Amino acid sequence: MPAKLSVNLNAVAMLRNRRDLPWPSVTGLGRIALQAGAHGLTVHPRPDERHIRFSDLPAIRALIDDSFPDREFNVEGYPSEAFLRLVEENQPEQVTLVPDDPAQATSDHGWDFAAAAAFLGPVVKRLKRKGFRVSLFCNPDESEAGLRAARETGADRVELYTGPYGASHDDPERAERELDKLARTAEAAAALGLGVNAGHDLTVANLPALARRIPFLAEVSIGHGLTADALEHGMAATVRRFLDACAAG
Ligand SMILES: CC(=O)[C@@H](O)[C@H](O)COP(=O)(O)O
Ligand SMILES: NCC(=O)COP(=O)(O)O
Repeated sequence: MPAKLSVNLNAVAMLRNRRDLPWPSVTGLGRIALQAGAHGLTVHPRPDERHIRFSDLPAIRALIDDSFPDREFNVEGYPSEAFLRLVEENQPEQVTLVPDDPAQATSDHGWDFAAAAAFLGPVVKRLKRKGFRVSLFCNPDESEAGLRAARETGADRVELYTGPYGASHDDPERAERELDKLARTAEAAAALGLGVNAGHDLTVANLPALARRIPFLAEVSIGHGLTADALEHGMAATVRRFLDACAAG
């Protein structure tokens, strides 16, 4: 079963925010992505609303509910009280918790699951009580003990941070080493009963090898590389190319 593709709309929102105008439309591009076969849409509403605005979420929720009820909404973010209320208001199918500082340029590391256990446990319990699937952002070389701590929070999945793998696009030997780390962590997570997602700097070029190494990968969420390709090939054709790359595994 190929990994499901969730299209991250952050970069579309970043382009939209350049002017006080409603285009490019976040929901418009999201609709095209879903029509082309994407399994879901992902957003990461950061506290400064640099790209996705909190006001974007209801329209994305309505798009999926009204026109694509078999698809999913995945909302990523640091579990501040404001973030938790935002997801409780918008009811995504999946919530992906990341340890990001508000000032971070982008997500560049997973949780220290042992150190964050006392914090994450009640948060995951609150989200699970509300019926959300919970995924935790995870370093590519996470330890067995760290993955056990992640499982002990009650989370359903981990999302493997694939940034270092994506950064090795011009160094095949480093890419192989990064793939080895990701595969080991994925296998250990699956052995503990955790589902495995992945994301960050994935592309049509690097996705097939990841899908082959981790054939049980549940979902990839992709935004930056996919949006870059969509500028050249159009969103519909790009989504189809990424779906083919997921299936290459
Ligand atoms: C969690 C992750 O790796 C990405 O989804 C993240 O949302 C990217 O954030 P920016 O789009 O703000 O770089
Ligand atoms: N969780 C990863 C994601 O949603 C998108 O990351 P990127 O493709 O924009 O790097």
